[in-house]
Amino acid sequence: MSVVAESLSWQAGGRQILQDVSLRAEPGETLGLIGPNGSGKSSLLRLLAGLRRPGAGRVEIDGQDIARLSRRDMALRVALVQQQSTTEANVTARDVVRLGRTPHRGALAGWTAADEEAVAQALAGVGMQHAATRIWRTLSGGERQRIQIARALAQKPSVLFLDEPTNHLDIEHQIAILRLVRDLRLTSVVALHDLNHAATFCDRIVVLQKGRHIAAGTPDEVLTEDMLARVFSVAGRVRPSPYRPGPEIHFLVDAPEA
Ligand SMILES: Nc1ncnc2c1ncn2[C@@H]1O[C@H](COP(=O)(O)OP(=O)(O)OP(=O)(O)O)[C@@H](O)[C@H]1O
Repeated sequence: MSVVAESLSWQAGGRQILQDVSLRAEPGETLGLIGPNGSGKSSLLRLLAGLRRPGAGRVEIDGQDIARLSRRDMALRVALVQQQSTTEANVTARDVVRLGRTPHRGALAGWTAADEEAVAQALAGVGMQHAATRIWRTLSGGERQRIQIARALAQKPSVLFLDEPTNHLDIEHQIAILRLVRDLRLTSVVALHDLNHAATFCDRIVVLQKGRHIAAGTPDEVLTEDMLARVFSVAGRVRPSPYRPGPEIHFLVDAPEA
């Protein structure tokens, strides 16, 4: 399913948070969202996932305006993994993942073998099958993050929105989760801070700065030394990676400010 945002604007707290942002993710594509802190990445993901209504502009998923889709229709298409997840009391990790099946079940329908299979697959996908019976609130930050991702996978969405899915993860699991997202070939939009991860795992990248869309393209087109200086105020050297397609960034940490 494609995701198209047209001229989105959104205000909150008396401030313009997003201004005239457009983007397009093609079916099966992994689209990276990068930008400094406060540039509007999380806000944009919430608009794309239908959690907030834009003040202007619109979002289409698979050609349908999401303002016209019911909550259940959205939940059958779209999953959002946010940065902060609310703590559910004394439930197990598996119980949290099971919540992902809610949109697929009728009011009176029982738990089916297909539900069980989806939950088991999702737990295995994030490498957490061994922890299924652990109590959610006793899990580490990274373990909770992987369970939240499993909950989204159990939902079997066509479109996945992820807000910094790797921020609590060790390097093994950062790579595992991003590779999983890429290889699922769902349409996904992923906010990322690690620009080398964006270069490695994203088909295309959108750059936000102060709530505005300022660039979009392949990692080679977007991740330039000029962009690092202009948008992130850092000096870097960008070279073709000798190990994979796409660019590799080396940050010059002791250089005078770019
Ligand atoms: N509900 C809200 N009310 C007021 N201001 C908000 C609200 N939501 C977001 N903002 C502001 O909008 C700006 C963009 O926030 P957002 O979380 O979208 O940025 P971000 O790019 O995801 O940042 P980070 O990289 O730090 O996670 C910030 O200045 C934030 O304080």
